[in-house]
Amino acid sequence: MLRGIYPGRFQPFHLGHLEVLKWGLNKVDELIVLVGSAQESHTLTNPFTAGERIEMIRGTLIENEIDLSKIIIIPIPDILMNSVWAHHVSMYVPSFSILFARNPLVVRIFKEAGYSTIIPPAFNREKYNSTLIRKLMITNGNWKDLVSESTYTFIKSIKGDERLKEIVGSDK
Ligand SMILES: Nc1ncnc2c1ncn2[C@@H]1O[C@H](COP(=O)(O)OP(=O)(O)OP(=O)(O)O)[C@@H](O)[C@H]1O
Ligand SMILES: NC(=O)c1ccc[n+]([C@@H]2O[C@H](COP(=O)(O)O)[C@@H](O)[C@H]2O)c1
Repeated sequence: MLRGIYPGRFQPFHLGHLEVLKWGLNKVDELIVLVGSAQESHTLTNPFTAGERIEMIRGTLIENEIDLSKIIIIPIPDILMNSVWAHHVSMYVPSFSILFARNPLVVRIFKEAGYSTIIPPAFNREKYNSTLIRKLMITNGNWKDLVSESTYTFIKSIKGDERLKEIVGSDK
């Protein structure tokens, strides 16, 4: 049984994340989705709580008929010591042997801890990136097509875009 791990902040979870997840799932039997910076919410770079991000991820997986029995979603707060982060993560999740990530710091930390690392391809990165989506939310731009339908409906239902606008003071 081969298990992989895919860390991210997923602020919010977008269609590029979905592509990485599907791509990774083709290479392993089970995939752990690590919802990082779990302690963060209500900020410009991290507007959504870990629980909200989990709802986005699960909704997107269900909408895309991805076998939920192969996905384990685990939120983990950050720690101050990068050098022991891989060990810290390993205490909170089932055992795994492969890391999927494009974030160079994440790749470096897991490589040094002895894990196999695979860098997934970039899926339309210019479009599918959370920074752009957060910017579009703030400026009343069109971000609907950059996330799954269920994620769009969910964010609207919790007024997540309005939260972000209020945080940056651009609601007036
Ligand atoms: N479109 C994409 N194609 C491939 N990998 C992606 C894509 N978007 C994000 N990733 C990767 O997924 C992981 C988690 O990404 P993250 O949650 O930081 O999304 P992001 O879009 O980079 O967000 P932000 O702009 O807020 O940093 C990282 O390894 C990142 O490089
Ligand atoms: N020391 C730590 O706790 C540590 C180190 C590296 C990455 N992380 C987390 O892993 C996640 C990586 O995701 P991103 O690629 O979205 O940045 C983030 O939540 C980041 O904070 C945590």
